[in-house]
Amino acid sequence: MNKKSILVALDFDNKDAALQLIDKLDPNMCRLKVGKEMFTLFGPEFIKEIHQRDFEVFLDLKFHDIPNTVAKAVTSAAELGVWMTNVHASGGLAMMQAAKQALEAYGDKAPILIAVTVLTSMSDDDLKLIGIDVPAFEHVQRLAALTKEAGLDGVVCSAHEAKVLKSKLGKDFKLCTPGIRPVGADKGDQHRVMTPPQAIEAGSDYLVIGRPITKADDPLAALKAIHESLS
Ligand SMILES: O=C(O)c1cc(=O)[nH]c(=O)n1[C@@H]1O[C@H](COP(=O)(O)O)[C@@H](O)[C@H]1O
Repeated sequence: MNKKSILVALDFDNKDAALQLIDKLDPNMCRLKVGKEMFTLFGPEFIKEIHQRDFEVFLDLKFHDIPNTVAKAVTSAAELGVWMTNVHASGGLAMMQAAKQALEAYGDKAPILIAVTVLTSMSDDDLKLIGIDVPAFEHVQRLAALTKEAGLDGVVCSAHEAKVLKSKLGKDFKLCTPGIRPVGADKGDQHRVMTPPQAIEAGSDYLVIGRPITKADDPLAALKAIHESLS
């Protein structure tokens, strides 16, 4: 497994605290995920500061809007030079196709484009409450197949779905899995979790890991321990 397949989720409300953490990490051992909280607070400037430190960025803004708006949003992400970005698969086929098409102009400089299937914080009961009467496991497969049909590079899913998605959608279809918890780590608000070795064994390509690294007393040691558990 490529060491940079670990994507450290930066969920901070304070830029200095985030930069202090980043300066403890190694760009050869991980990539960084910037989500809605930090991007809303600190904007594109923050992405540039991360790039100056040689880290690649997964811009996790989970776009979900009409096709034209999402196409413009992923274009803006490409202009920022991020390594990967994402949309919600439930935004539909036309929306995902528009996003993919908008990135064609960037050739091999285009960010990897993936789609969120069912959030790892959602249980089957949560899905029922929004009118989806099939289990998460089934709904994820439906949305992942739609994502592939739209020509995207992969999906965000829980590692519990990785095995079936790899076998149905092929090895080149990337699986990015949050909800990763090393043995003994607190689950927090995540429902569908797996350990790093279990997730890789199941077929995950990228592991999104936040609090088990960012809240550790020694984040680099926590990152290294995860790498060791995978070697
Ligand atoms: O797209 C994501 O990254 C994502 C999708 C999902 O289904 N579940 C999920 O937890 N995430 C993100 O993954 C990160 C997980 O962080 P921790 O729970 O602290 O490891 C957070 O930044 C979430 O926003």
